[in-house]
Amino acid sequence: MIQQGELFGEEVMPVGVEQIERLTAEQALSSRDNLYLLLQDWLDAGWIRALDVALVKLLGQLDPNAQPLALLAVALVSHQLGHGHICLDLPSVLRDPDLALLLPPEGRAVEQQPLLPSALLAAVSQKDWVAALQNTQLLYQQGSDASAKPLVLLSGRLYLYRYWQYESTVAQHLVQRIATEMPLAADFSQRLNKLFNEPLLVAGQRQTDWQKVACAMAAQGQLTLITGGPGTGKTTTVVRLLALLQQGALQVGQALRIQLAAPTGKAAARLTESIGQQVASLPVTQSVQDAIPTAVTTLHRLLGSLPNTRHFRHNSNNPLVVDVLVIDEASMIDLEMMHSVLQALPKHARLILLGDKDQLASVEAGSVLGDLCADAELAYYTTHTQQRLEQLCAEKVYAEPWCVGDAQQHRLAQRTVMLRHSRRFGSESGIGQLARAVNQSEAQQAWQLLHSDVPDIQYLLLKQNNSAALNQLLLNVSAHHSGALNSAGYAYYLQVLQQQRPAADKPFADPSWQQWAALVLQAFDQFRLLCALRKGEFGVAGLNERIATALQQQGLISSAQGWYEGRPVLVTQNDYSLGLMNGDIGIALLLPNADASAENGEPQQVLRVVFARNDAQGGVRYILPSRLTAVETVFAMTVHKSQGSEFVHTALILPDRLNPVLTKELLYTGITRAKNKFTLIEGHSGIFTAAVQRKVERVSGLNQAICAVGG
Ligand SMILES: Nc1ncnc2c1ncn2[C@@H]1O[C@H](COP(=O)(O)OP(=O)(O)OP(=O)(O)O)[C@@H](O)[C@H]1O
Repeated sequence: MIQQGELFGEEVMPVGVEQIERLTAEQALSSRDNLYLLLQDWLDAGWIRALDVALVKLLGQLDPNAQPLALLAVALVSHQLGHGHICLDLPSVLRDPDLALLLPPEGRAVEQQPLLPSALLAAVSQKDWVAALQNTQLLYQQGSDASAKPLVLLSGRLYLYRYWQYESTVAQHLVQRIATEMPLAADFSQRLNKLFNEPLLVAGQRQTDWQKVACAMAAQGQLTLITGGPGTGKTTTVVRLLALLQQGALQVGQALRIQLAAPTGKAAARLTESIGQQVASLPVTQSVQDAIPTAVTTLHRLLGSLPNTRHFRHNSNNPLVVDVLVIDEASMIDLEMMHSVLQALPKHARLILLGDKDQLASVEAGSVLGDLCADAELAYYTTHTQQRLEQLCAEKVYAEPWCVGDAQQHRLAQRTVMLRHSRRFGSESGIGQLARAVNQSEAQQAWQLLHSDVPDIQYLLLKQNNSAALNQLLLNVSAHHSGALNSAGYAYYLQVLQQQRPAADKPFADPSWQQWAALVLQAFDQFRLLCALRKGEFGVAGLNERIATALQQQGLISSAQGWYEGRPVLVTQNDYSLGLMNGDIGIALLLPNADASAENGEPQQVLRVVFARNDAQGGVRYILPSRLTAVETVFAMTVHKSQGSEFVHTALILPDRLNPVLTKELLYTGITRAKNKFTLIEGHSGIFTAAVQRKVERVSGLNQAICAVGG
C-alpha cells in the first residue's frame, strides 16, 4: 500500500487536514500536498494514470513555486492525452469538467467516489487558471526558448510542449503542401475522361462522379484527402489516379516512385489484395500497369522504426525516396505519426490520404483525418476550386448539402473530396442503412432497422436465461454443414482446421500444410465478435474465456487455457525481430516436426503459430509460441483493434450499462467491419440508442493552427 506522499518522493503532511476522509475543493487546491493527496485518490480510483501523477511530480520539482492550480492543469493535460486529446481545453473543462474529462469513469458507486473535477473546479475561473499557469516557470512565453519549457498555452488550450510542436509543424507542412500546385500533362483531362468514361447514375439520376473529382484534385496538388465510407471506391480511385500520374510520367520517360502504406499490417495486407486485383483490370497499357506498385507496407516499416526510440530512420535529414505516397486507413494515424510522415516526406512528393473520417480515431492522441476532413460533408469549395475541378473533369461538381468556402478559412477543404456513393452497400443493404443511420445519429431509425426483418441484420438482447442463445450465436456449430456461412460463428474455422488437415504422413515441406494454414486463417475471418470494453463480463477478457470454454465443451479445442491447437492470438506490441506488428493475428496449429526422428524421440508434431505474410509475397509464416512475448487470445477483440479489418459476419456486443467509450463512432466502426451480416448483442435494452446519440469529442487545435499559418 502506497503511503501518502510516497508516490511523490517526499514527506507529505497536509496542512489543516487531519485524517481526511474526503478533501473539499478548497482544501485540495490550498496546498500542493493536498493536491497530491487528491491526485493519489484519483489514481487509486483508476481515474488517472500513474504516468499523469509522475509528470505532475516532475514538473512540481522543476518549479517548486508552481501553484496547485497550475499542477492540476498538468495532471489534466496528461490525462487528456491518455484519452486521445492533444491538449487540455480550459474553457470546455471549466464549462463541464466531468464531461470534458470523462471523470469519473461510469459504473462506480457514488459513495466510493473521490472529489469530482466539477466540485474541484466550481469556484475556479479561466482567468485564475491562466494566471496560475503564467506564474510558473513551466510555461513557454512568446519569444523565450520554447524547448526549455514543458508547457504551452495557446488560446485557452494547454499543451505539453512536444504535442504543441507536433501540431504546429504538421500545420506548417500541410499549408505548404496545400499551396503547391503540380503541373499537369496537357492531355490529362482527356485521359481522365477516358478512365471515367461512363457518367455516374445513381437510381437513374446523373450525379457528380466524386471519384473522378478526387483524381483531378490529387493530380494537380501535393496534398489530397479522400474520405468515404465502406465501398465508396477509395481504392479504385487511387488505382486510377496512379495510372493517370504514371501514364503522364512515362510519356516523358520519368517513372514516378510510388509508395503505398497503411498504419497496420492488417490494413496493409487488405489493400495489397484489393490493389492487386484492381491494377490488373485497369484499361491502360501493360507498361503503365507494371509501373504501379501493388505491395503495401506499414508506416512503421516505410519510415524505418528504430528499436527503443520514437524516432525513425527516415526523417527530414534522410527523407524517403518517393514521388507519390498513398496512405490508406488514414483515420488510424495519430498526430505523432503524421508528424513523422511529413518530416520524412520530400518536399516535391504528393501525399494522398485515404480513409473514413467517421470511423473511430487512432487510440493514440490526435484525430488527424477527422480534423482535416471537418468540412468534407458540405464541400466548402471556393468558386475557383469548383471551376477548376469542373474544367478538369468536364462535369458539374456539386452535391447536396453544399456550402461555398473561403480560400483562407477553408484551406483544407480545397484539398478534400468526399466519396458519397457506396457500391458495397446498395440502397437495400441493411448494414449500409444501419451504418448511415448511426453516423447521422438517427437513433430511432437505427433501432427500427435492428428490429426489422432485413436479412443481413440480426439483434439479440441478453436476458439471464438466454446464455444458450448467445453461445449458439458465437459458435454456430451447424453453419458449416448447412452452408449458412454468413451466420458463421467460431466453430467454423475449427471445423475447417479439422476437416481440411493434410494427411499426417506428409512432410513439413509439403505445400499442403501452407495451403491448409492459409485456409484456416481465412476461415477465421468468417466471424468476429467485437466488444466496446476490455474488462468484465462484456469485455474482451470475459468473452474470450466464455468462448474458449464453450468451444472446449463442444470438443472443438482441447483446452481453454495456455497454448492449444486453434488458439487465435493477437500481437499486442511491434516485434521487429520477428517481423510482427501490433494488431497482427495468428492461429496456433499442430504441424509436422521436421526435426523428429526415431532416434531423437522428438514429438512428431509441434505447435506453431501461423501468420499471414503482410507483404506482397502472400503466403504464411510460422513462429514458435515460445518466441511470442506479447500476444493475447483473440476470439473477441475491441472495436478499436478491429479497424482496418473486415469479417463476413461481425457481431458487436454492448455492455449492460452505459460507458464513456460507447459512442456513434464506435458503433459505426463496428457495423462497417461487417461484409455480409451484422449482429448486435445488447446486454441491456437502450444502450445502443443511447450510444448512437453520443459523439466522440476530440480536442485539438490542428485546424486553428492551419488557419493561423501565414494568416
Ligand atoms: N467507378 C467504379 N465503377 C465500377 N465499380 C466500381 C467503381 N468504383 C468502385 N467500384 C467497385 O466497388 C467496390 C468497392 O470499391 P473499392 O474497393 O474501391 O472501395 P473502398 O472505398 O476502397 O472500399 P473499402 O471500404 O473496402 O476500403 C469494388 O468492387 C469496386 O470494384
